[in-house]
This record gives sequence, structure tokens and C-alpha cells, in this order.
Amino acid sequence: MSVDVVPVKAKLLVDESALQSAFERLANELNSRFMGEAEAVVLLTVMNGGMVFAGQLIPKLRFPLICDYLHATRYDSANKTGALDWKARPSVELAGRKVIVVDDILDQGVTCAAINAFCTGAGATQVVFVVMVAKPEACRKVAFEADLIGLSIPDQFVFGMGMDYSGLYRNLPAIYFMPEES
Ligand SMILES: O=P(O)(O)OC[C@H]1O[C@H](OP(=O)(O)OP(=O)(O)O)[C@H](O)[C@@H]1O
Ligand SMILES: Nc1nc2[nH]cnc2c(=O)[nH]1
Repeated sequence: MSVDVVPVKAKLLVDESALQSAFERLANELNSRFMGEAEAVVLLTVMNGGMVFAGQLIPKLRFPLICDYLHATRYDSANKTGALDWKARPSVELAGRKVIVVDDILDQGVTCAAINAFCTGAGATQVVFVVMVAKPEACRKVAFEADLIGLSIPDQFVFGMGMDYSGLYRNLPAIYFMPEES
């Protein structure tokens, strides 16, 4: 596979400025919900895909935050079943806290639903899911909707802005797809 900065056949789906506007809007919505909280809110970044989005969002948030991460994956090359593989659970205490989960994409919903069950089981009093992009509801294998969505996208495999294509291209500042694979 080519390792060009952007693959030759890639088509742009969401440009940088649309992403930056979405990040501003999501940050404003989170600030409206959580500004004035007496207790710090826990923000969990879902690694790996959520890291670039979280890096854009976190500095725009204006309320006390405890930032942590979890690593759960179901699409890596070693995983043939699509089952969620928990590589790292959060290390901060979630009991009695409000939690914001930040992920790059909502597709079949399996990842977010499992993280929601984990956070609730760990005693979080509220769990708010923020995803950068969401595919249509028809893609869900399990019922799940995010609380805040940056952009709705079609049912295509996408990459860039944290999302990989065969492990590459997470560093692209926009979102792309491969038309011949759609
Ligand atoms: O809604 P779902 O169909 O469950 O898919 C969404 C998940 O898939 C991707 O993670 P992936 O397992 O590819 O790991 P990554 O974050 O390391 O890319 C993405 O980051 C989401 O967490
Ligand atoms: N990179 C990437 N990861 C995903 N995980 C679930 N759907 C997608 C997708 O379209 N692109």
C-alpha cells in the first residue's frame, strides 16, 4: 500500500474548515452543559481514533476536567471477530462522577455501547458521548445514539483526523474516503 501523505485515489469528504466549525460548536455545547459544575468532570478519550479529536476539543473546554483515556478496539488486523478488545481501562475513579466520552466515529455502535455499560457499571452518574462523526442509524448493530455529533456522514469507510486506513493516515487534517471501496 502507498504511504503518500494523502492516498492518490482518496476523495475529500469533510474539509478542515468544516471540521474546525464542528469542533467549535461541540465545545460550545459542552461548555453550556458543564460550565458551573461544582465537581470536576471526567473526560475519557477512546484510543486510538479519538486522540486527535480530543486534542482539538479539550483546550476549548471551560470547566474543571480530569482527562483520562481508555483503549478499546474491534477493528485491528489481529481481530477477526469484531468483538471489542479492551486494551486499557480508565485509571481514574468514575463512581459518583459525570463522564464525557470522546470518540472519533459512531458506526455499528458496539464500541460506544460497551463503553457506556462500563462507565455506568463503574458508577458514573452521567455519561455523555461526543463523537466527531456518525454514520446513519441503519449502520448500528446495537441500538446506540451519541449525545453530541460533530458531523453526520454517509456509510463509507473514512479516514483522517484520527481515523486510520490500514493503520495509516490518522494525521490527515481532513476526512477522506476511497471511492472504489464505497
Ligand atoms: O461503532 P463501531 O462500529 O463499534 O466502531 C467505532 C469504533 O471503531 C474505531 O475504533 P477501532 O476499533 O478501529 O480502533 P482505533 O480507534 O484504534 O482505530 C473507532 O475509533 C471507534 O472507536
Ligand atoms: N477508520 C475508520 N474506523 C472505523 N471504525 C468504524 N467505522 C470506521 C470507519 O469508517 N473508518
